[in-house]
Amino acid sequence: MGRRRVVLATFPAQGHINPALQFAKRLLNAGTDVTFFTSVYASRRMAISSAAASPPGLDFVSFSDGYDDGLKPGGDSGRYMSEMKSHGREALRGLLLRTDATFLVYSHLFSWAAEVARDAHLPSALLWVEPATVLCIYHFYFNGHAAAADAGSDDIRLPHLPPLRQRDLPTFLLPEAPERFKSMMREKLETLDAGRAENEKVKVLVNTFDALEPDELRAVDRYELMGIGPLIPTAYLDGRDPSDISYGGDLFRTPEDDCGCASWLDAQAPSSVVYVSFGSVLKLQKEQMEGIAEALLACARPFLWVIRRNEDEEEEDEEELSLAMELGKLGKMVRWCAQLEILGHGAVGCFVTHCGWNSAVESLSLGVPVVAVPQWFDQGTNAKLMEDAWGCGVRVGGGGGGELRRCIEMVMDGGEKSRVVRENARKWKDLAREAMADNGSSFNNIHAFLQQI
Ligand SMILES: O=c1ccn([C@@H]2O[C@H](COP(=O)(O)OP(=O)(O)O[C@H]3O[C@H](CO)[C@@H](O)[C@H](O)[C@H]3O)[C@@H](O)[C@H]2O)c(=O)[nH]1
Repeated sequence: MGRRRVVLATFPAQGHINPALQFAKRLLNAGTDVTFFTSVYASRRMAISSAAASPPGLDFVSFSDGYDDGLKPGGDSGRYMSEMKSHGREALRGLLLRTDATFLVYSHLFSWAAEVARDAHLPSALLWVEPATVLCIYHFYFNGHAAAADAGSDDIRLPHLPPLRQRDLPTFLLPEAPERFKSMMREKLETLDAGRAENEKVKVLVNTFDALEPDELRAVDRYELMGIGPLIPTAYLDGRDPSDISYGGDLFRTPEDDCGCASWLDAQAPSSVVYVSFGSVLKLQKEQMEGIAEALLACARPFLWVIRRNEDEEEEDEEELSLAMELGKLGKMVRWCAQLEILGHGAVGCFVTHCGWNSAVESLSLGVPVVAVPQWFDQGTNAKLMEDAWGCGVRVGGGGGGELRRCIEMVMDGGEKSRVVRENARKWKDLAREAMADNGSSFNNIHAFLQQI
């Protein structure tokens, strides 16, 4: 029998590419070939950041979605998604015809890929790159439980989930969200459900682990949710492969881009640095930036702040911050960094984060407590989980720089709350490692998945 080949169709955003690449490595290690399928834009960017040749068994196939230089800020995202779908479908159809693929795994904004696989009689599974809880919320919302959320209630009861407030919901489900976002998610869930054979559950691979979301992973009867995370490089887990220190597909970093973060951190005291980053997508408003600057200065602790900017944008941001000089004396501001290396450095004491799911998973896996400043998408739900369910952080309740400062101090000041969140962060770090270790829950789930395919 020939080797298995999994096609991994991945939406071209950092938050999807990172876990997909890590999953690809797991498949390769288990003797499965992988074809990584994404847009030309993402492939080119990934090739810039990673000079290393692909490991044997892994190849990359890209398709032009009409946005080979990426979607520009302020661009029409609706059109972008529909172009992606029409070009992507054709390209994937062609790929499946000419390869020996035996299975398709797709990330959730590529749900059209499941239809292409179905037409080609190829089995498929969704790789869900957000917590199981978020998938459960969408499922129950679209299956008879929308009333409380739609009414703007702050006491939303969904099966198997803790009571939720509006701010804990994915923003696509908020009453004020544009209808097209809701429709998009509804359509994605319908596509997923349409793949279900009679008496069979739909397989969903989730970047989480059993101990983290034990009830949520079993909450939806029609889905078989398999916790296969944390999908982060193994050097940060069991350390068995010390060379596996990055995902290998950075969209925003070039090899020349050594921001000097590691040596700067080396010079700081243990657990003293406040690391601030809002992921790969968000661009904060000027007012929010000023609030962060004010909080960091008031805390008077060393900080490392990632202020994202696309290459074609004007120099602005921190140059424009009214307190730029004072900030420069206290901390370091960079455009992009190797986040895992930062979170794994002993000098980092807390992570001020938007709670994108990868950032959340990385902080849990590396035992770094968080100050959660969610903005949109799934981030409010993730922040709720981090604060209430896992106790490894505090959530900023609005209120600008003063409130942010208060929350950073709560995590950093060594007081009672600070001790508790640190202890919980350490506990989740251990459990994350256990999940991925030999015979851990995620290790076993990945192997069970491979048996099934
Ligand atoms: O300077 C940086 C900043 C980020 N990262 C990495 O970039 C990824 C960012 O992912 P994530 O934390 O999930 O944030 P976003 O890029 O904002 O992710 C989008 O996609 C995620 C998955 O769907 C959602 O959970 C988020 O809400 C959504 O904003 C992480 O792996 C980080 O390690 C770096 O390596 N260097």
